[in-house]
Amino acid sequence: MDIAKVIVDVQAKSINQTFDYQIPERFKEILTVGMRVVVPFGPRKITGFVVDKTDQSTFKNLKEIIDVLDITPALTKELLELGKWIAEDTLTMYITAYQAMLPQVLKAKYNKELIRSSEEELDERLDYLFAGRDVVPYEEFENASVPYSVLQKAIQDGEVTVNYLVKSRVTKKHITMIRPAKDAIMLEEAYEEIPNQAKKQREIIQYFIQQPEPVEQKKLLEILHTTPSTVKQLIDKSLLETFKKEIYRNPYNDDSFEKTEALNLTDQQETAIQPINERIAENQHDVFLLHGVTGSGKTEIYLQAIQEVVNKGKEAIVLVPEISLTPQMVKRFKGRFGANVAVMHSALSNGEKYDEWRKIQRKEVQVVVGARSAIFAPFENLGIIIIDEEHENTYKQDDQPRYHARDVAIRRAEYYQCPVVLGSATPTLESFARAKKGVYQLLTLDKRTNNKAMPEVEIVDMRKELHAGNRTMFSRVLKDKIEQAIERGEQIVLLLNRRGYSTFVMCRDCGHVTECPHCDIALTYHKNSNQLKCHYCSYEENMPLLCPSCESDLIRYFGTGTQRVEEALTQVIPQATVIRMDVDTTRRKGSHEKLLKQFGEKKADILLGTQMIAKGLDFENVTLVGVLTADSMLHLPDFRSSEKTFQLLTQVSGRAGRHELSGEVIVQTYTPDHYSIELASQYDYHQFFQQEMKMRRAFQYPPYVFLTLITVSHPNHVKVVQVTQKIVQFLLNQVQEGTTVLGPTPSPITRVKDRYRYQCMVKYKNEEKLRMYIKQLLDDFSDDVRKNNLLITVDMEPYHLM
Ligand SMILES: Nc1ncnc2c1ncn2[C@@H]1O[C@H](COP(=O)(O)OP(=O)(O)OP(=O)(O)O)[C@@H](O)[C@H]1O
Ligand SMILES: [Zn+2]
Ligand SMILES: [Zn+2]
Repeated sequence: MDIAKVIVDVQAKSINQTFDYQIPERFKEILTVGMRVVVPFGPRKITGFVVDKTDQSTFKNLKEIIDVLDITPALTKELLELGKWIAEDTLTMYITAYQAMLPQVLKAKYNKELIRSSEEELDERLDYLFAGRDVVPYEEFENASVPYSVLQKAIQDGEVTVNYLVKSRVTKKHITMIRPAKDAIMLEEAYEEIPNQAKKQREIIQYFIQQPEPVEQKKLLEILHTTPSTVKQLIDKSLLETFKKEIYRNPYNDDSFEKTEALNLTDQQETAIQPINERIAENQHDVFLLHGVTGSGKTEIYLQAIQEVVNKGKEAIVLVPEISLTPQMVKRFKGRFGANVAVMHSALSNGEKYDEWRKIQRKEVQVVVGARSAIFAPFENLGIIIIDEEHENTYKQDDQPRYHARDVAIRRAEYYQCPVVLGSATPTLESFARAKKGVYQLLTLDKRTNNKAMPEVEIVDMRKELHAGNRTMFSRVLKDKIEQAIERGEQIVLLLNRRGYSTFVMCRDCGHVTECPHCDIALTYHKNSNQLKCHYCSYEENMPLLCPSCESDLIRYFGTGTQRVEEALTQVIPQATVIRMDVDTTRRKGSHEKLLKQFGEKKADILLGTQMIAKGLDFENVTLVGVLTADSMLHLPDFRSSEKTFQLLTQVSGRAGRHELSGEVIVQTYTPDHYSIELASQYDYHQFFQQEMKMRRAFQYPPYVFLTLITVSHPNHVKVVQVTQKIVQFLLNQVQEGTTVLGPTPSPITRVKDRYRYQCMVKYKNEEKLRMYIKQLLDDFSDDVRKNNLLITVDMEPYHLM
């Protein structure tokens, strides 16, 4: 096996081609599938993944692999297979899929160093290399003639670790530990021999006679008020020894979580968990849809099912939406499983993410809780995969590879023969329809664990408010209720459903709206900097003093940003204290947690925020939830807009009255008769499902059909239309009867960053060869793409139609 098949990091003509490379002698023993390598490619050196080894190649004069980047393979065999499947399923390059599966630190070529991590005797060649040092740059190893297999063995035996240097910041942290080099009796003897005036030395020895456990040097110095040189003297006398211990940057202090025990399940929970536990016991794959109203105890079911898995020595992945990775959620998992949990989300630094990933790779934890990409956790003995809030859009990756975490979860669970649990109070239509057909097993929790009724929802027609002369954004009833709640010392959550809304600038004289010069979209006003910004291309300009069109000075900003609401709120209810949570106030690391903590400590009456406050929050003292504009999402050009509105309203209503105090919800809207708003206010998921399915059938949308969206973009308008037209024509000639090919249609935002965008939409029930046709298209246009700045993106299951 002297030849490696490598997927390289380059836009090849065929998107999934491997290249053959000769394995040089020094790597022969150690190189395995799943490792990253550096290879020559034309004049360049690039990275790639070894996906196979072979004896023969159809090519002659193969070039040699230059370097091996991993000593332990970055991807397991299972993940290599999975990545291949994702690439083929989403029509992406293999390399893109593989890179998406790894932490950021491993995606680039970083400088490395070798760290001597034990005092054990090293292989003499390595010992020579270290030459008494604790750390050596990796290049020194590369330039020395030490065989790779020797290093690999030292790493496997824990004698040496490899450290990646990220921008001069060490990715792994090491501390110096001290421990006795002799047993207690020998130490006592030595103690007698140390002269009395060497008081500190005697104290240190005494310390280790009493407790022989290793201790961090820093701590030892603190406890005994002594110096490193004193410790060194004892090391020189071979009474103590020192070693390096790797510590993980643990963003969560595991000791600070109060240990929780499994609760006695309610009858409903018991019924729901039983089939899951059966599958766990029998090592059988199945997909469960856990449909449970808010506060019905879904999380407790996850925890107890995971406990079963952990007891069997297996591993669990829990996916939660990024924004519900709140301290509250983390606390529940850490509280039950302590240090056995890795947590992965975007707020961690690259180094921290890498540490969490390595805990998984080294099998030091059995549970990972994380956002979408945690689905790629390199476990090799999975026992369950849980996806909480399965309806959330964040499970679909917006960028290449455009995978859906649910599909990946099911694929992995099939491989490991373990159950998948999809949980939600408002499952997607797709999942619920599958459950009804028996493809998924439906589990239902329709009561809250404390048997409290769901909070009353009152719908307020904002048109009537206007007619009654109320021009503020708060209806009279909402204002009254807020004041009453504050008076009772209770708290309020106010949701500004902001998607689709923004604070745009308009001239009151001529109606001119300031747009981005590069994108077909109004600029958004940012009060702090008094600037206008484009959210698509980051273009910014100062807020004009005069209208650029008619020079009137009546140019003002409109719309309802959270800032505006906050200002208006303090005018209408001056006594209210408000915590505002939106992208602006939560940008800094940790600020999200901080704001929630403050609210939890009752430092404010009102928590005002965007979608990010709708889920996961569980505050005892919240008795009133207000939704300021329930319908702002309804009018987006998206067939899921009703479903999203229903989900959001249900989630946010679930935040009120979860504990002793009962709660109520006020929903303000301009379309009070819309079924998604009406049915959400009655918590009638089933009715909503029926109604929405009818619409989907009438207009031929998922789950009745599958969608594929092809978007073409180019700076030249005519070119985009032409290419899209060709694509539509080509597909029309291929597809079966019953399949619809729509387009060319301008994308909802037709120009972004000076590029025009058109799309072609395919609706189909059964079109086995569609991927093949599209691959053919991509191949046909590949020259145009490489040379002429043309961009074609394909989404096999689009969630964002913009
Ligand atoms: N068997 C039980 N006995 C007593 N309390 C329980 C039980 N199960 C869950 N609870 C409590 O009920 C509350 C709601 O449960 P949990 O948060 O798990 O529900 P959920 O369905 O995940 O809610 P949501 O979807 O709204 O986040 C929590 O405070 C939880 O501790
Ligand atoms: Zn004007
Ligand atoms: Zn722009």
